[in-house]
This record gives sequence, C-alpha cells and structure tokens, in this order.
Amino acid sequence: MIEAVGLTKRYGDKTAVYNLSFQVRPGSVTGFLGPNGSGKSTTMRMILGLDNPSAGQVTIGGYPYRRLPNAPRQVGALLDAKAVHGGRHARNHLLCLAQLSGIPARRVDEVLGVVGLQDVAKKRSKGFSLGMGQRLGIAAALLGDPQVLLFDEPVNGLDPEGILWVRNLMKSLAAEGRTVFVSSHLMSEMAVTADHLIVIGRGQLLADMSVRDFISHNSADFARVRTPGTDPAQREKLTAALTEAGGQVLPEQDGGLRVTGLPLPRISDLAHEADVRLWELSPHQASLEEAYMRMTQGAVDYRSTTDQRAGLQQQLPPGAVPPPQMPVPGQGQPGWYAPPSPQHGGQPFAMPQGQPPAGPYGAPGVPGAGVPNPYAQPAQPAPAQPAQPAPAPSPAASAQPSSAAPDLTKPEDAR
Ligand SMILES: Nc1ncnc2c1ncn2[C@@H]1O[C@H](COP(=O)(O)OP(=O)(O)OP(=O)(O)O)[C@@H](O)[C@H]1O
Repeated sequence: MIEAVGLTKRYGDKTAVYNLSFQVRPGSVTGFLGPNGSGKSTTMRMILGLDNPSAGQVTIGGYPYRRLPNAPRQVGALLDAKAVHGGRHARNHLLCLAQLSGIPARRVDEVLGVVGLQDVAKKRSKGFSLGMGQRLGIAAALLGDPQVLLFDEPVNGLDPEGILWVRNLMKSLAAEGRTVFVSSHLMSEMAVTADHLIVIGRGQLLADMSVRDFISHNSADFARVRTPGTDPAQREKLTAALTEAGGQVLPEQDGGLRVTGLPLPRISDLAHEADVRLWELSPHQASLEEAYMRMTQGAVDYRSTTDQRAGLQQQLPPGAVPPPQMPVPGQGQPGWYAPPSPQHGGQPFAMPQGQPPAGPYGAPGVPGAGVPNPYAQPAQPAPAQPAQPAPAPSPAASAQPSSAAPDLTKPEDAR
C-alpha cells in the first residue's frame, strides 16, 4: 500500500503539492487524475524518493521508498519513457537495470516479450517511436516483478492495440493483488481501467473515491429532448411544462433540451399533455469525463483562448457558409456546461470528507460556468518553510520491475 500523509512540495514560491493525504490500496487499479500542472508527477516523484517532500510524508508498505529493502524488487515505475540511454539497445538497457537489482538476465527476455519488443530488442532505443519507448518503460517497470507499480501516463503514444494491452495489463496486475497507481488524462480509458480514483487540482485533493461514486456524485444522468426545430414556441411550451413539474431544463446548442429530475415516461406524458410533439426523447448516462470536467473546472491552470489569427483570416468567398462553432467541453465556451450535479442547490462537488483543507490556492471560478467554486478561498500565504533540495534522481526510479498479465495479444510472461 502507498500512503501519503500531509504531503506538500514547494519549489521556491511555487506550491506544487499541498497537504495531500491518501492511500493507494492493493488489489485494485487506482487512477490518479488532475489537470496539467496539478502535481501528479511531483507526487509520484516523492513516492519514489526522487523528490523530498517539503512537509508530510509518503510511504510504501510503511517505509519511505529510500528505506525500502531492495526497493527495485518491490516497486516498479514508469515516470518518463524518454529517460533511457538512447545509444543502448533495448535489451542492454533492461539488462543494466536488472544487474543493478540482482535480477536474472532471463527476466529481461521475459519482459521484452510481455511488452511486444522482442523483435527490436537489439535496436537502439533512440530510434524508437513514442509508443515503443513507452513499451520499453513498461518493461522496465515490470522487471523486478514488484508488488507496487506506478505508471505516469502509460498509454501516451500507444496505438489502440497498445492501449488495450495496457488496460488489460493494469487490471491483471491488480487482480493478482498488486498495488497499481496510474495517472492519465484519458478519461475514457480511466473509466474502463480504474476501480478507484484520486483526483487532485492545484496540488490539493479533490476526490478520493470509487469511479462509480465519483461519477454519481459529480454528474447526473439526463434526458435529451428535441421538439420540431421549425417551431420555437413548442420548445418554450415544453420547457415551461417540464420546469413546472419539477424538472431542470437546460438548452443545448443544437436546439435540444437537457432535462434532469424527471423520468423519461413523465417527460413524454408532460409533452403529450402540453400538446408538444417530440422528435427525440433519449436517456443519457453521465460519463467519467463529464464528472471530471465538472469537478476540475475551477482548478484548471492552462486554458486555451480562441485563435484571433491576428486578423489574417481570409474572407470567405461569396456564398460560402462558415463552419459551425463547436463547443469544447471545459473551455467555457458559450453553450457548454458540465452536467448538473445530483445535489441541486447544495455542494456541487463531492468531497471525500467535509471541506477541502485551507490551502495557498484560491481557484478562480470559470467565467460563465455558473457553478460556485468551493475552492475559491481567499489566498493564504503558505507558512514560511524552506524547501528542501531535491536529491539527484536515482536510476532505480525511472523504470523498474514486474509481472505479466495473461493477455491475448502478447506472449505470456513465463516468470
Ligand atoms: N523541479 C521543479 N521546479 C519548479 N517547479 C516545478 C518543478 N517540477 C514541477 N514544478 C511545478 O509544479 C507544478 C506541478 O507539476 P507536475 O509536473 O507535478 O504536474 P502534473 O500534474 O504532472 O502535470 P501534467 O499533467 O501536465 O504532466 C507545475 O506548476 C510545475 O511547473
């Protein structure tokens, strides 16, 4: 088990991680989510002893990484797939890591097979594609057959077959009773891979709960309703009837309505009673992506703006129709909104317990989001505390050991 207690990391004035406490338990895949720059990699580096916490602590099986007996055999990690000596053959790279940890050479060939790199084992890794590099990093993490595995963005650059393989690998490692902690920005993938989620924003804990609870606490299923587009009066009439019956109705960009708080048959009956024809009445399930967007929209640091193209845009030829403006979830464009929370009028975000700890961050609300941001607190100066110097990275942590997963697409790990 990985356990963080009050984990904090400051780089000069920058607080990358603040007062983070969580546990990553064996036997399940725990997803580690958060917007860019929210502190995921910093947290993983502290878990692996590559960075010293400014405050708090993190342990693996009760020990800080650096005090773990034979750490490379107990913990495997993929942090940065590019952190390899490009001039070395893939096999030699793994062989060096194996020798440092007393792992037999035959294990190198096993993991090369597990990740599907056996045919390029004698090729220099500097010629590897992004996906091949990721596979090599995963091989290194599996090398010592460890009980605890950390993967930072493991599917980065992988093709669909590779993504499926990683998904199955994570799940089977967890099914063997191992602790699997994996960060990713791919919500669709996390939804089908992770059992549990730890979500952070601006270095602070936003959620620590099962995927199922996370979705149900942070978004609601809804119905989509569409009336004939030729008659806006029908839409207004239906909106009034649904609202009067206690539903929440939000207009969508294509003229449809998003309705929560009323079951589908009731919506149908109300439309019938109001003498409004329906062209669509469909159920929609909230996705992890929607729930995540809703939860983190106040904690996003890097937001894109519309490209004004410095006025260089070409005039459209006469008669040409401009392309429609598509909404991009989470970017605050007009017309997009996160799905409504099940707790109408209450705390819009689910928290593991109580309110978030007071921290140095005052997350601004998203313009136009229309949702109060519970993390918008007055900025408090962080207590003066000198940041400890980060130690030199240990070679053990850029990639380590492990096991295989029965998988239909890869040779079986014969460990
Ligand atoms: N060595 C460092 N020195 C100074 N600031 C740092 C250092 N490492 C990380 N940071 C800062 O700490 C914050 C958290 O960075 P981190 O890489 O942990 O985020 P992340 O959640 O992994 O981001 P991403 O999803 O983009 O990979 C960022 O603002 C980053 O600029």
